[in-house]
Amino acid sequence: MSVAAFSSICFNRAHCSNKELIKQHNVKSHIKCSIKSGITSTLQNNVRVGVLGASGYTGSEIIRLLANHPHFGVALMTADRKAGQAISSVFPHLVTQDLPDLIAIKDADFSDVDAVFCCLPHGTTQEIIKGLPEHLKIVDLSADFRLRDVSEYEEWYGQPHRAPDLQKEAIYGLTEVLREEIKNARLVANPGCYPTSIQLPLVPLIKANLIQTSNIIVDAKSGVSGAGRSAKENLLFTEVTEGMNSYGVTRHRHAPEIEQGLADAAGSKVTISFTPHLIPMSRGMQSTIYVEMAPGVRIEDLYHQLQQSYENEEFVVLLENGVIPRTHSVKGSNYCLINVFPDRIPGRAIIISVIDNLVKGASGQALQNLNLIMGFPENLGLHYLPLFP
Ligand SMILES: NC(=O)C1=CN([C@@H]2O[C@H](COP(=O)(O)OP(=O)(O)OC[C@H]3O[C@@H](n4cnc5c(N)ncnc54)[C@H](OP(=O)(O)O)[C@@H]3O)[C@@H](O)[C@H]2O)C=CC1
Ligand SMILES: CC(=O)N[C@@H](CCC(=O)OP(=O)(O)O)C(=O)O
Repeated sequence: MSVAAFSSICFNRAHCSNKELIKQHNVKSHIKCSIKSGITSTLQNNVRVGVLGASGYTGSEIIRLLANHPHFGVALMTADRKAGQAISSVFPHLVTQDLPDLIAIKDADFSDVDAVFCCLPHGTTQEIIKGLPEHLKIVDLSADFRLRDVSEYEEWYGQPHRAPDLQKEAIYGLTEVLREEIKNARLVANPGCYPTSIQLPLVPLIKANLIQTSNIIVDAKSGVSGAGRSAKENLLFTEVTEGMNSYGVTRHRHAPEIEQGLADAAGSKVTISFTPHLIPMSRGMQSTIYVEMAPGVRIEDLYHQLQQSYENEEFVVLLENGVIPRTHSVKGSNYCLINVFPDRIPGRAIIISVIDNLVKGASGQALQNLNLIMGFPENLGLHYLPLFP
């Protein structure tokens, strides 16, 4: 999307009620206005959604987004250690929502549920999804079904794949790239946050043969919510604040996921240098990507290609020439902002891509995907302006 279109869509969305959107798309639904009443009775909507792992960061983010969705209502929410609690005691920011209590997955009755967001740790997810009833549409936010090659999963995740048959039917959920396949999927493997921020700018450039695939270097940084809500020593305030650290150097498990997507775009194997960093902010992610342009290609060609590829996309925005994408400019929203700059070394370019790891990097993209699967416009429930600063 262009910058002008980005500003006008943000303005129009902010002034467009759910009712108007439904009129536009000619779909019936019961709606309560959460802004007027302060309470949303989500069960009156017509697609009944389960959130597995609702007591985690991505699960609660799904619930926040669904509060503005005209058709999806939360019918069921699960937790592990927090099963039995009210969601408002785990997440007081959700107190205004009329939601069911958290239950254990083993106690969940899915007979009246149409679709689930699976927001569970990788490694636990394959067994759980294997046990779900066949009628459910599933968007899995974990990494358990992202790698098509089961042996590659086993190598990078250090454990056997427990549902290789299901792996065959999983569709990778990078919405802007695989939209048509996602529409017909039963199980979508939602991409990781780093892979989303990296593939969105690189895939169109690789498909157009504008950059060399042998020399891609990615320096990426994530806010701490990327690591989930469970307590870990390296995530203590004292460990994270006033400093930053690289991790997973040369062996982060997102490398094969990114390489799988880039290889699909290139039609041949791609290997990248990828180093993630943990930085002291709660949400947000920046990927700074160093590439070598193909012979004869100029920086304007990269810019033009990205402009063309994303001019009709609502959530991927190429900034004006020279404007630097900032994580502040996407916080709380489903946008990915990108730009491309000439390096001082001739023939090289620097691409900067920012997302909110919990929205476009997880729950927002998951909602885009479930909208597609259920036949709705993919932007429903996603009209949040970035929370600046
Ligand atoms: N955070 C991010 O930015 C992103 C995360 N992801 C992926 O999404 C998934 C969820 O991440 P996130 O929300 O951050 O994680 P959290 O740690 O914040 O939440 C995990 C959730 O899963 C539940 N849970 C944990 N273990 C089990 C189990 N054995 N059986 C059933 N439920 C269990 C937890 O319940 P309880 O609270 O009761 O223990 C909690 O509800 C992960 O696979 C993650 O890698 C993907 C993209 C980005
Ligand atoms: C800061 C931090 O720890 N981030 C996580 C990535 C979050 C994510 O996308 O994880 P999944 O692939 O499991 O979905 C990590 O590096 O493992």
